[in-house]
Amino acid sequence: MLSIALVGCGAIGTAVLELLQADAGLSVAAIVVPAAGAVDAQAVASRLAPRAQVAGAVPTEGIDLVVEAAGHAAIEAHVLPALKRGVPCIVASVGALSAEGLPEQLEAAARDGGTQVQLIAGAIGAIDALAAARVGGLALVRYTGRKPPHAWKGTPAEEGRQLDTLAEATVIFEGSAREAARRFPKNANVAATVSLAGLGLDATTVRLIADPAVAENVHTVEAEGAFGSFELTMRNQPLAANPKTSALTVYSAVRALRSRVAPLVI
Ligand SMILES: NC(=O)C1=CN([C@@H]2O[C@H](COP(=O)(O)OP(=O)(O)OC[C@H]3O[C@@H](n4cnc5c(N)ncnc54)[C@H](OP(=O)(O)O)[C@@H]3O)[C@@H](O)[C@H]2O)C=CC1
Ligand SMILES: O=C([O-])CC(=O)C(=O)O
Repeated sequence: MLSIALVGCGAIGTAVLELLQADAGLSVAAIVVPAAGAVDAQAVASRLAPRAQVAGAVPTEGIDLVVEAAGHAAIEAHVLPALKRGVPCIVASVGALSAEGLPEQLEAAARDGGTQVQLIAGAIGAIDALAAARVGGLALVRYTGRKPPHAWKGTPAEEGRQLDTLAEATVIFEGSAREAARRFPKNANVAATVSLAGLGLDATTVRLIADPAVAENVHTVEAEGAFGSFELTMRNQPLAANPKTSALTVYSAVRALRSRVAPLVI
C-alpha cells in the first residue's frame, strides 16, 4: 500500500480523490493546502478520504509519494523539499518549469534525495511519441491551445478585450512555450509539457486562442523531424469545477499513481 500526500484540493485534487476511493494499493494519507483552504479541504477529506490529515505541508514521516495538483508555487513550496527527503513526486503544474533554474533545482533535489520527479502528460497526448522523436532529432514543434472565452478569465487575455462578448476566435498569445507558461500559469501547462518533451521551452512556438465557437479545451500539436511528422488534436471536456482544466488531467494523474503499484504498466 502506497501512502500518498496530495498537494492541492481543487478541481483536480477533488476528482483524483473521488477516483482513488476504490484503489486498494493507494491510500491518501495527507491533503496539503494553504491555511485559508483548510476548512474546505477538510470537508472534501471527510467525504472522500476520511483517513487523510489536512496539513499545510507534506508530513515528514509516513509518505511514500507526493502528487501535486495545486499550481506553480507548490513546486518550490512542497515538491522540492519532498524530493530532497527522498520522496518521489508526480507533478501536474509542469508550466512551473518555465521559471529560470527550476528544472535544474528539481533535478538536483531528486538526485540529492536519490529519487525521481515525474511530469505527467496531463491534458495532452502523444508525449511518448514526441519524446521518442526527439531522440532522432526534431525540426519543428508547434502547439495551439483553444478554449472557450470564459476559460481565459483572470488571465492577460482580458487585457483590452471583453471575453464575455467575443464574437470570433481571437489569438490572445503568440510566442514561446516559456512565455506562454509564465503568462498563463493555469492555462498553458500543456505548452510547457509539449516543449519539455520536444524542442525545449524557447524553441517551441505556441498560439493560444479564445474561441466562442468551442465548448471543449482543444489542444493541437504539430511536430516534424527525422521520425516523420504528426498532427494531434485533442478535444477535451473541461471539468465543471474549473473550466480552465480538462478532465483528462485528472485521469493522467490517476494513471500515474496507479502505475506506481500496478504489476504491468503501459
Ligand atoms: N499538466 C496539465 O495538463 C494541467 C495542469 N494543471 C495544473 O494543475 C493546477 C491545479 O488545477 P485545478 O485543480 O484545476 O485548480 P484549482 O484552482 O481548482 O485548485 C487548486 C488547489 O490548489 C490549492 N493550492 C494553491 N496554491 C497552493 C500551494 N502553494 N500549496 C498547496 N495547495 C495550493 C488551492 O487551494 P486554495 O483554493 O485554498 O487556494 C486549491 O485547493 C493548475 O494551477 C495547473 O498548474 C491544470 C490543468 C492542466
Ligand atoms: O487542462 C487543460 O486543458 C490545459 C490547461 O489548463 C493547461 O495546459 O494548463
